[in-house]
Amino acid sequence: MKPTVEKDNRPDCPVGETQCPIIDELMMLRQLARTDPLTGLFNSRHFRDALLQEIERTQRQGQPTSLMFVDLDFFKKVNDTHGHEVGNTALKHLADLLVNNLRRLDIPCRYGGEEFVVILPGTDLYTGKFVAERIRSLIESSPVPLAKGELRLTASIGIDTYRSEDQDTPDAFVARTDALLYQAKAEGRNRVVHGVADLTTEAKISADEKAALSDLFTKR
Ligand SMILES: Nc1nc2c(ncn2[C@@H]2O[C@H](COP(=O)(O)OP(=O)(O)OP(=O)(O)O)[C@@H](O)[C@H]2O)c(=O)[nH]1
Repeated sequence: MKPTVEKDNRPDCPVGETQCPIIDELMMLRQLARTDPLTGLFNSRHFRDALLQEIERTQRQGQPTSLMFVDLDFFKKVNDTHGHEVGNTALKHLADLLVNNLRRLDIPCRYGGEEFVVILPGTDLYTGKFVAERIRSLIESSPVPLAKGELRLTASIGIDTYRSEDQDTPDAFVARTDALLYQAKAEGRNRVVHGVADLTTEAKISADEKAALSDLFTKR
C-alpha cells in the first residue's frame, strides 16, 4: 500500500464549502508528513502509528500481525563504488519491488537509510516466512538497471509475528524483529531469519494448504 491522499479523517471546511483550498492544503501537508520523499513509501512516523493500530486490532480481534525488516546488504559499498545517486536509484528500485509484490493491505515503509519495514496485517508467521523468502529471492533476481549495465543487490530480512496472547509492547516487538535482521546479517546476509514458530498454528495448516501456499509464492 503506497501513500494516497487521505479521504478519511478529513476535517470539515470552517465555512461549509465542499471545495476548500485550506483543507486540501492541510490534507496534502498531513500526507507529506507521513511520506518518505525519496521512495514515496510511508515514513517511520506513519510506521509507528500503523503498527500501534494493527497491534490493537490483533489484541481485539485475534488476527496475528507480522512485521518484516528488510535491509540491503553492503549498501555502503554501492554508494562508495557507484555514487550516491545510484544508491538512491537502488533504494527506489527496492521500494517499487516491495509495493509491486505485496498485498494492497500490507504497509511497506522506509524505516531509515537503507532499512525498510513492512507491516503484514492478518498474517501469521508461517505465511510471513513465505512472503519474506519471496521478497528476498526477488531482490536477488531483480538487478537495478543502470545507464551502464546493472547492479545486483541482496538483502537480509528479519520477520516475526505479534499474536493476540503476546504481552510485549510495540517497541519490544520492533526490537525483537530488528534483532532477527541483525542475526541474518551476522549469519552471512542474503537470508531470512524468523522468530519462534507457533507450532499449534503450523500444525493446523494442512499439507494441501502448505503446498498451495508454496506454489502460490513460487509461481509469482
Ligand atoms: N544513496 C543513499 N545512501 C544512503 C541513504 N541513507 C543511508 N545511506 C547509506 O547507507 C549506507 C549504510 O551503510 P552501513 O550501515 O555500513 O551498512 P551496509 O554497508 O549496508 O552493511 P550491512 O548492512 O552490514 O550489510 C551508508 O553508506 C549510508 O550513507 C540514502 O538516502 N541514499
